Amino acid sequence: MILTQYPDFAPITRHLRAMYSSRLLLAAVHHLHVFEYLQYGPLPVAELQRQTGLADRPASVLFPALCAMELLTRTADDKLALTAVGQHLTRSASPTITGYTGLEAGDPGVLDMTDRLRNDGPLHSTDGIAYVKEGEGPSPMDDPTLARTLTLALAGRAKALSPIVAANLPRHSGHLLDVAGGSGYFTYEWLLVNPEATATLFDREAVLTVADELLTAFSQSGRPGAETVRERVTFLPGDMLTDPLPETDLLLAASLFHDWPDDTCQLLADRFAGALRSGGELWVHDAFLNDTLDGPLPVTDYSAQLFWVTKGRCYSRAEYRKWFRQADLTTPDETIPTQMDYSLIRALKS
Ligand SMILES: C[S@@+](CC[C@H](N)C(=O)[O-])C[C@H]1O[C@@H](n2cnc3c(N)ncnc32)[C@H](O)[C@@H]1O
Repeated sequence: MILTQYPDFAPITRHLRAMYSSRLLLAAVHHLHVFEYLQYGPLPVAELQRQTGLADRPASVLFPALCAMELLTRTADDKLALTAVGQHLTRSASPTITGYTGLEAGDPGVLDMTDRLRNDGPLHSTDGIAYVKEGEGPSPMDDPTLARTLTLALAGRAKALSPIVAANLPRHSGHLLDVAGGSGYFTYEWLLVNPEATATLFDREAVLTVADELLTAFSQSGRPGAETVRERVTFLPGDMLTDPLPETDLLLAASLFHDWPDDTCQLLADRFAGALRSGGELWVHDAFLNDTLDGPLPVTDYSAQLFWVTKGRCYSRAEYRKWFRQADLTTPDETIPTQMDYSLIRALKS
């Protein structure tokens, strides 16, 4: 398999996202009292949610993270329980470590995380949520300056990952629809290895302006075939939640579902299934939680980062398979790791 010229930047992304672990841990111990509620024995997730006052999304971010930290565990009958280490995060334990962790309990990031967990999102979001355009509300992705900043912020990641994704997507002479394609690198790299194929890059207009500039640089890179890519790309501005999507053989959803809540993910899966031709394939490039919702730690950290900045979180493959089955797609049990803790999964239209 063709690999990228770059090393795996996972050490960078893991340490970047690890900040959110600390915030989750201290919010859980000192503000939401998760460990105190569990000190008398295991509780079903729904009961722990009731006691802590957490809605589904924050609970699905916090509890898997505490499991990944090895402070909570899932029992055979699917309850949450303290581990031997976690027991020492209760005030009555001997020794208790809560005096020591308490030194950081007032950290502004911890207090903000506590508010966001309790509120299922930021207390105030008058400017909209990063990477998300929904309904008539404002979106940074429609503001030329913010859209440029956010798109360029993701462009380096896409530049590193896109050659690996392109090498693992099917070889095809048909059409690729890259929904919410951002910088466009995933499209451009795939077209480079599929010289007969065409593609549509679908995103907000202000994002596509930036993608167009990046395509100019890509086309002039001197890489063999790069000069043919522009004539094979269509830039299509729109709203993927409401606008018609063009028919396609392959559909790429890279770092897309994780920006949205569960019901919107089902809507997107249905819409993407509708855009696929018979025999078409939906490919998802994302970071996946364990189906047991107890890790892995780099993904629970990422899930917390996404919880902080978007309307979504990381999901397990089982959660994706549920949306895809509902959309009448078949879901091969296959995962292709790329880099930075991302992987590819796919769903097929018969
Ligand atoms: C996290 S970025 C992913 C970009 C790219 N796929 C990547 O992996 O680098 C999410 C993208 O979704 C786009 N987006 C958000 N809401 C959208 C909507 N309603 N319709 C179309 N695109 C949307 C944003 O503009 C942004 O470019």
